[in-house]
Amino acid sequence: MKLDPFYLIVDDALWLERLLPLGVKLVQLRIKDRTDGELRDAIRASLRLCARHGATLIVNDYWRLAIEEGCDFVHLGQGDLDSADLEAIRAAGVRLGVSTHDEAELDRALALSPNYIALGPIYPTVLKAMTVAPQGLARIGEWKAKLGAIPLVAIGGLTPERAQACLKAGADSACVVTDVLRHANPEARAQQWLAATALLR
Ligand SMILES: Cc1ncc(COP(=O)(O)OP(=O)(O)O)c(N)n1
Ligand SMILES: Cc1nc(C(=O)O)sc1CCOP(=O)(O)O
Ligand SMILES: [Mg+2]
Repeated sequence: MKLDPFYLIVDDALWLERLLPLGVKLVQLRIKDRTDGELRDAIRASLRLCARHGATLIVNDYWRLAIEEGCDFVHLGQGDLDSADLEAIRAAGVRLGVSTHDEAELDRALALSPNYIALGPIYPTVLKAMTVAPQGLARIGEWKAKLGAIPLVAIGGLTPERAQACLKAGADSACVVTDVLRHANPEARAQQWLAATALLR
């Protein structure tokens, strides 16, 4: 499976209305502070928009809702895996991306044969408090060597320039939140990301 080299995380389906028409093809819906009903609505709206624009939607954390709403890709972190029903996810034909931050987490992820493995944070991130130090670019090559055919996603503190460095170091896709969503002109910044990753698309 090939992942688009530009992987955008959004916290509201409204972002997808703005950014999918530009050509963004791989998005994660990562919402932390809504009711089940609001989450369901956001997933439904995101699914509609992704279908219209030929983009892949990955739902963060809420694997039950993702199955119920007919999504085909979820992202789970290590804590999420503790309570996830992986058999139900597989039985529903839902693809799985898994976060990793150290060797033990990587071993756990590899045992699940996921559809991608994320490594982070490559650089310091302002989005959330992390308990691990930034990995640095060199770690990407180490991870890639252990992943075999499983795609590697780099995440954490990325900009278009840093994304190019991550892709050159062996990542298959570069994932971002802040650099696009908090930019003064998110549309223009997303275009810069698309241009920076175009050669690998
Ligand atoms: C592509 C990607 N990589 C890592 C994460 C982080 O997942 P997790 O550790 O479960 O933390 P939260 O995002 O749920 O706060 C991710 N969402 N996406
Ligand atoms: C959500 C998330 N997970 C990470 C991990 O290392 O698992 S780093 C991260 C934040 C990524 O956001 P930004 O592009 O704003 O730094
Ligand atoms: Mg999570």
